[in-house]
Amino acid sequence: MNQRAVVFVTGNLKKLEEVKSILGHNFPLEVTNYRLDLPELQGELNEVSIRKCQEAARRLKKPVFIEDTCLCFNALEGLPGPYIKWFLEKLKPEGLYKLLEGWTDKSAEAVCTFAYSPGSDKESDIVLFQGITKGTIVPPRGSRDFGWDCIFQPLGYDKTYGELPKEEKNKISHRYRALDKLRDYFIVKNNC
Ligand SMILES: O=P(O)(O)OP(=O)(O)OP(=O)(O)OC[C@H]1O[C@@H](n2cnc3c(O)ncnc32)[C@H](O)[C@@H]1O
Ligand SMILES: [Mg+2]
Repeated sequence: MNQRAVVFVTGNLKKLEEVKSILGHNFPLEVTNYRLDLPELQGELNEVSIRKCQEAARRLKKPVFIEDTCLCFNALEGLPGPYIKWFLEKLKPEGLYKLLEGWTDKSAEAVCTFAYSPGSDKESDIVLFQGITKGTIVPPRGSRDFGWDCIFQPLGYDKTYGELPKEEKNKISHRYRALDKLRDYFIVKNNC
């Protein structure tokens, strides 16, 4: 069998776990992983993903995809956004919730952007797939296994991502929505 392969470059094992479980066997390419925490430059959200993907393609010189996740607070005009990793590291989930103390608007968007490169670091060769899940920032509840899951309650649910069973999160998450588009690109458009 001559199945084409693509490398998912990430330093985050929890992301990898979700990507594998969401794509399952219903994906026409063989997905392997390369563990690398790529540098993330400052910028608007798509820009960060494009630069991250260019760097991955430059290093591996083969078809790659990367993913960048943002948590955007509407009251803060979209911040922390792409800087959520550092905010989370310093403030922890409690501190992130407290950031919104002075605001009645606790709404937020979880935004996941996959960027795929066929192996070149040319910006015009890079394709983006974005998924957004709207929600509310709440005091921490549930599992603390993965990032800010315990403070994000998706719209229409009374449980946080951290309280929902993994299979439930994976049916409605920002990552699921983005991967749905990525899968479409490879299956429907026959790009493999
Ligand atoms: O190597 P990469 O793929 O960049 O992995 P990372 O952990 O550095 O991830 P990001 O740069 O995308 O930063 C996003 C931050 O949000 C966290 N995160 C990502 N997806 C999440 C999810 O679905 N639920 C909760 N936290 C998440 C993640 O742990 C980081 O702290
Ligand atoms: Mg990162």
